Amino acid sequence: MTDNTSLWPAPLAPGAVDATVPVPGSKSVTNRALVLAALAAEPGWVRRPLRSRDTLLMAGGLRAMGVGVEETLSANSASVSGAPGGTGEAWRVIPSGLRGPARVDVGNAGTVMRFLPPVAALADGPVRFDGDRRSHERPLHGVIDALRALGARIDDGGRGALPMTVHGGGSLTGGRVEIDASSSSQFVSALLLSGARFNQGVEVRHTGGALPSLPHIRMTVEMLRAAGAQVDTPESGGEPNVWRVTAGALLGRDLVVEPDLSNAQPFLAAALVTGGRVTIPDWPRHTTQPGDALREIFTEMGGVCELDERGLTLTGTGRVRGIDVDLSDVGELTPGIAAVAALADSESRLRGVAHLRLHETDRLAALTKEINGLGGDVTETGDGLVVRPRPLHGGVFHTYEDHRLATAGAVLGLVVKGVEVEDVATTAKTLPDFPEMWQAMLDGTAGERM
Ligand SMILES: O=C(O)C1=C[C@@H](OP(=O)(O)O)[C@@H](O)[C@H](O)C1
Ligand SMILES: C=C(OP(=O)(O)O)C(=O)O
Repeated sequence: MTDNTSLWPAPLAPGAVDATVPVPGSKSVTNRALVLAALAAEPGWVRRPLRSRDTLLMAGGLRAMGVGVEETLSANSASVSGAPGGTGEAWRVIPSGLRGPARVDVGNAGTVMRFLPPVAALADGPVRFDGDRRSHERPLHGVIDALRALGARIDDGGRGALPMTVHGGGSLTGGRVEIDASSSSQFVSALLLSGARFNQGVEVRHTGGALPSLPHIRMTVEMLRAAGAQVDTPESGGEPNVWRVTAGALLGRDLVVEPDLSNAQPFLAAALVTGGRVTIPDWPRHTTQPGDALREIFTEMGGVCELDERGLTLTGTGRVRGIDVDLSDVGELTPGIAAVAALADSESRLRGVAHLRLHETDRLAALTKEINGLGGDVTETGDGLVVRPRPLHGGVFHTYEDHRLATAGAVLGLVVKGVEVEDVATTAKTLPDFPEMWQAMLDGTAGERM
């Protein structure tokens, strides 16, 4: 049993931080790479993967269905500047006939609970899915209803949620399907990722309210194309809200995972709120990761960003400004932006993120309660937050098993004395070494961990 009531005294920054912080690989890229490699017609490599709870659960789920995922140290990836938890590592993925019976623990990983049921529909037996208590509450109906419409048999006890059993029949008819993905872009990504392996491929049409996290759907499309799939998208001249993947074999790839730019956020925020300087090495020039939007967002909030051969450097100017911004494309950045906004010199309005109520926790309620618990003035709106900066004081920052709540609490603790972050270990979902990396940043030794 993990102790999730333990308190971590968030270190106060002794002054302006000045550090180079290598961050481990992207969760979203690693988990897509694993799924695509497992469905490929030949073995592949995932180099410099993120090794965290969410990615180990993905690897475990695939292994349970018969896929080989071997962890090795590889000469190639060792030459890429490394990061804690990832230096020189590579995963060799060896596809096989997918089999059931199997059991998949999804933890509280959206990517695992949404991306693996379509894979399970291709297995030759029943695959049982279950996870943390919160996983039972997170929306899954888009995947369940779509898979049924495409020919799968699923026993979910009528709940439209976990736990459930996908009775894989060895293949899936596939074809056209309509879904409402307004509660999670991962529904669309899930169907596209496995779509090339359905007999008729797949055509996914989103109907319903605004679709969040579009960059994550672009990430899915780019990675599918890089694996040899033919994908038609709204951007490539297709209809709005319609994606099509043609049936066909996927190539085994040799892929190096980019640093996780959303996990770079708290470190960049540290430079912003302390008037310091932080460099994140290996920041990609081209990326579909939503974290790339931080260059613009944190510039508007008062930082200066420079992308060059060293990576991305954010320099704080000593001034932190409020922001009025639609975060629907980059929802996972909201907790970190809310923390910075609470320390700004003017009000912020964060919009377009109603779906965050169904993330790891209800992030809008949690951020409101916890920032206000430190003396802040945050109010929830229908689709976001209004953050009015107030002088903050110390106290316990509860995290609700949400990694991004924990890192948001750490950012506040840099400049507010006496902040104690509950269950900082919950950061292991995507960044297992967070407390050590944070301390190394403050000690100015982060770059030495490479
Ligand atoms: O596809 C992905 O890798 C993700 C998509 C987004 O999910 P939602 O569209 O559910 O917000 C994002 O918030 C999540 O952290 C990762
Ligand atoms: C929403 C997130 O994760 P998940 O992949 O579990 O949806 C997140 O990492 O912010």
